[in-house]
Amino acid sequence: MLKGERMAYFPALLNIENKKVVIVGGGKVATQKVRSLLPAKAHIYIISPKLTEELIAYVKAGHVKWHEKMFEPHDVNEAVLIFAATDSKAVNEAVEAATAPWQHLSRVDAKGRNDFITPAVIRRGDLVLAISTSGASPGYTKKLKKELETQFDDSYAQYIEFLKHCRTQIIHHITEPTAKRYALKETLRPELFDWLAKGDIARCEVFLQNLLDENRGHI
Ligand SMILES: C[C@@]1(CC(=O)O)C2=NC(=C\c3[nH]c(c(CCC(=O)O)c3CC(=O)O)Cc3[nH]c(c(CC(=O)O)c3CCC(=O)O)/C=C3\N/C(=C\2)[C@@H](CCC(=O)O)[C@]3(C)CC(=O)O)/[C@H]1CCC(=O)O
Ligand SMILES: NC(=O)c1ccc[n+]([C@@H]2O[C@H](COP(=O)([O-])OP(=O)(O)OC[C@H]3O[C@@H](n4cnc5c(N)ncnc54)[C@H](O)[C@@H]3O)[C@@H](O)[C@H]2O)c1
Repeated sequence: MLKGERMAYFPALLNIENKKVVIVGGGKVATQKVRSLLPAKAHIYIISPKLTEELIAYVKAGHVKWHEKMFEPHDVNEAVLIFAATDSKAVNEAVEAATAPWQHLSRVDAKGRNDFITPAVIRRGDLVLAISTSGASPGYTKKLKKELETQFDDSYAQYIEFLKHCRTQIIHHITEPTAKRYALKETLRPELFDWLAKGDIARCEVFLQNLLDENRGHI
């Protein structure tokens, strides 16, 4: 990429369950990467002579595998994602040289080849907010995450769970496309969020049942 040219990264949510992910380095930044990788249930391998206390705890709990050694090119074999997360430019370059074209590499020093970067992530059940400045200002990314964390509190997990329940019911009971689209849109009325936040699940269920009954003619 030319200097000053903007990289337009493609945002995606990856299913990496049971796939091999290699992190070279076991410091502060590697720890941050592992923290965001853990919910995705990948097979995580860390290559590093040293680990942070938090990473040692993950190894002991069986969440990640640790190869206590310096990086060697074969360490990245078969990995779908590779993080070059050491404090040495030379080692990060060696990781890049060992990476095949089909593998996805992230260099945390933002030098050389960067197939992907890590956004800041907020999870509230099935709701995932990923924040990035495309590498322009990681500090602002973190600041914005803090702001959004207060706006999107834990009540959103239950809300999204209820919307999922509504959608499943509507898709199951209403087949006519226009009626189905109308019913799905109705579930997004702000009252439902407020009722759930107050713990009035019964009222939400009545709303959903009425919606399904209203559209019985279209089944
Ligand atoms: C979001 C987050 C996720 C995570 O780390 O997993 C993340 N950086 C975070 C924080 C953070 N990082 C840095 C600071 C200090 C302030 C500053 O330098 O501005 C702070 C703030 C702090 O820690 O307070 C320093 C820094 N970061 C990078 C470089 C290299 C360079 O740009 O040259 C340097 C300079 C190192 C040096 O000085 O040597 C590079 C990257 N950091 C990215 C992600 C990617 C782009 C993200 C985006 O699109 O915005 C990218 C490109 C590559 C990547 O790592 O994927 C995480 C917040 C996590 C959370 O809160 O959840
Ligand atoms: N992406 C980000 O958010 C971000 C933030 C700050 C810094 N950085 C960049 O990330 C780099 C790492 O930062 P850090 O705070 O994690 O550093 P750190 O010093 O805490 O960790 C470096 C790790 O690399 C390991 N290491 C060194 N040589 C190795 C080798 N040959 N093989 C395997 N492991 C080896 C060390 O054992 C250590 O665990 C920084 O130098 C900077 O370029 C990125």
